[in-house]
Amino acid sequence: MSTLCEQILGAPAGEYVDRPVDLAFAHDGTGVLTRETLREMGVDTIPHPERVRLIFDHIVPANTSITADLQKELREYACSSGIALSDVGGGICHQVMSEGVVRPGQIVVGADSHTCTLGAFGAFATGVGATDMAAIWASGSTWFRVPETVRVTLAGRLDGAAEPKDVALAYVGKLGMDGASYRALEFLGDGAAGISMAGRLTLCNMAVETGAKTGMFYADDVTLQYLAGYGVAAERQEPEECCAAASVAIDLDAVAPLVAVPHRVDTVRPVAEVAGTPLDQVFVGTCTNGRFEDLQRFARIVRGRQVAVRTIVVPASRSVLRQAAATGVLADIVEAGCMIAAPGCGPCLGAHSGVLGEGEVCLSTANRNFKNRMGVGGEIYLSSVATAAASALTGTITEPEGA
Ligand SMILES: CC(C)[C@H](C(=O)O)[C@@H](O)C(=O)O
Ligand code: SF4
Repeated sequence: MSTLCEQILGAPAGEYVDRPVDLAFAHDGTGVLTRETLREMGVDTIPHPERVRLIFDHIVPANTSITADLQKELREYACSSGIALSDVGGGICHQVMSEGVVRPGQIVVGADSHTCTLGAFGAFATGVGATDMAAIWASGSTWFRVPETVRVTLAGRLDGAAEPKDVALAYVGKLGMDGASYRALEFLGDGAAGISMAGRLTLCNMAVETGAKTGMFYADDVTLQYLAGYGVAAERQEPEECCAAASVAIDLDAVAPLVAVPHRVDTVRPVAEVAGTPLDQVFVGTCTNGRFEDLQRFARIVRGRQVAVRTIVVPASRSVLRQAAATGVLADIVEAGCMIAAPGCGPCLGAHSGVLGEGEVCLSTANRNFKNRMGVGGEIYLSSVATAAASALTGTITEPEGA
């Protein structure tokens, strides 16, 4: 009787295992350090370049000549060592890996903390440091301590104005920022089947905000159908009766639109409580909520109207941008007065494309609102896409329709 991560890692919780990894990726930020460490280690050849990916997403296109030089060097390295590169404009690493690359049952490591996103496929996916990544690229494997599991049981259906993002904020609020440290969150229950792949990615994305190693869904018909769209065949996974270390129950029918208020992800309040807070910027995008489904939802709300505040929309990948362009979603967003930036992390990390000034307030669909993250002295509220759209139209934090 095992949890999903015990099944994938092949050992009970608490044990240390050494395992080959199926996929190991880094981005333009961490990749620089990984490359530097390999040089220091004297490693010239990567034994399994087909399992390795470099994805440029954090500062794209480059904002300074220093960044440009670092990206140039990393680009040359990818080319000479046979590593597949998703270059500037391809999209955020987690999104790119979710577009038909990751499969159920795999072991996936990324030199980025939100690699937990990819557990949505029933993979064991977790973030590692850039120097650990160098050792993984050099050896093809790594060690793990098999995590204990927290089962998050979802019941009922999301309706009204609440979205998977509100569910994510709800469980982060319940567990707290270190409530699941070194554990795996497993999302299951009757309510899980009703959540789309995009919603599952959003839910798993925020697992690390509770300290968890990963968030996971069991591969089911929703997963199989999504992967079939990329020509990938996969098998279902079934939850076993097991004794999880802890459990949390969420009734999806009862979830209301929520926001995380500055400067902690776990200080979660109903939108109604902070409604009216004046905004300087709205940001829609990131590995949490920059998928096509998100842009579509945003467009549906702002279509034919004008935003009342600076609003930046960043598609999570080129494929998302392409879909948005082909369906008229992009035109609706532009017509409503929003700005579009290149697929990637955008201003999430405060490096470019919408850095906040002192005292400026941003409502963002991202996953972190730490002090100074998007600019020194800036304040970040985190919300769903529907809340961001309703708020963009008024210029103040506003409950989405149907709340
Ligand atoms: C820059 C990178 C190492 C970082 C992470 O690992 O999470 C970033 O993506 C973030 O969201 O803060
Ligand atoms: S979108 Fe934001 S949270 Fe996601 S990987 Fe990029 S910087 Fe990190």
